[in-house]
Amino acid sequence: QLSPAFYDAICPALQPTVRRGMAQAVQKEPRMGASILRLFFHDCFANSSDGSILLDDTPSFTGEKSAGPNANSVRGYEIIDGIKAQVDASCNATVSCADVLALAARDSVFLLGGPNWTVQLGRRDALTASPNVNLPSPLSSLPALLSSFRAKGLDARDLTTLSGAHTVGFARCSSFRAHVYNDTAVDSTFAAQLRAGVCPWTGGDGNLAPLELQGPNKFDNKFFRDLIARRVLLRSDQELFGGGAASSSTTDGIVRAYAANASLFADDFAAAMVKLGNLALTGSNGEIRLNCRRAN
Ligand code: HEM
Repeated sequence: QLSPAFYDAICPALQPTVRRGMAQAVQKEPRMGASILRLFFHDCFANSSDGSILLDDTPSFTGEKSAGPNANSVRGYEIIDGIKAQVDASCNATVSCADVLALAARDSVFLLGGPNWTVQLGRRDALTASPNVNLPSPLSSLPALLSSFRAKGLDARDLTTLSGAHTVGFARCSSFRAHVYNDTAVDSTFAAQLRAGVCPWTGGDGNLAPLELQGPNKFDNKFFRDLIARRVLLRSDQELFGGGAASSSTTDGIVRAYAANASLFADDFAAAMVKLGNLALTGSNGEIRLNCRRAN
């Protein structure tokens, strides 16, 4: 059973230590807040919020780090290693890597100007990486996104809310080329600028553009205004708004509500993050990993 008080007696230094570590990381490089938030999401979707994404590949097992959506894209592993080492220095390996990551993701959002929330704790670390990362692709249709989230107990509102994480961070040209070259549901000036700039038809796969135009280091509700204006990078994001019958019945109204009301989005985002992180290993399942990169 997860509880916010899980470490109160055994590791009172935990939460200040994680917050300090993330504050240093974000000060050094603001994008790291976005990267850690994404790392947490990817951890949760591969089985559960169990630190499985943090495991390095072994000669006999290719883990999540090398999987399509993660390789050369997910970042921040060394930040979690560093914070876990600091936590262990005061608490003697009583805290799971999964909990360190859940707290670091919450702190990332808060440090970038988003909501704060109480994190449920007591997760255990997976013994092995998941063979399937279970992540939707940026080319997914709305029905595909809905079914991928439904498989994790998350509904259309959770999908829309959590996609608001794309108010921070960056994407590579290879992730949004198809959208800005081939799709019609995209503002033509916006798409033309990207085609002429960071995202040529050939080459430049790794060139970065901000997921939210006005401030990729500020956690706010502007992403939803970009969606209404059709000025977002990912086809999967645009699927949440203006997609005809499919989106108007499920997600269009939620997008409009968040675009109009920043605190509604902030409150819902906090609640959806708790829901996402409640998929976890508990009790005597798994272990408390000493090194987040390998099972004990
Ligand atoms: C709904 C399905 C989702 C899809 C298809 C998706 C896809 C992507 C893609 C393709 C990128 C760019 C990666 C790259 O080009 O290297 C990205 C970045 C990002 N995603 Fe998502 N994502 C989804 C949901 C989420 C959720 C639920 C969260 C967190 C709650 C999240 C947080 C982020 C963040 C913060 C970044 C920027 C990371 C950075 O700059 O390092 N995404 N996502």
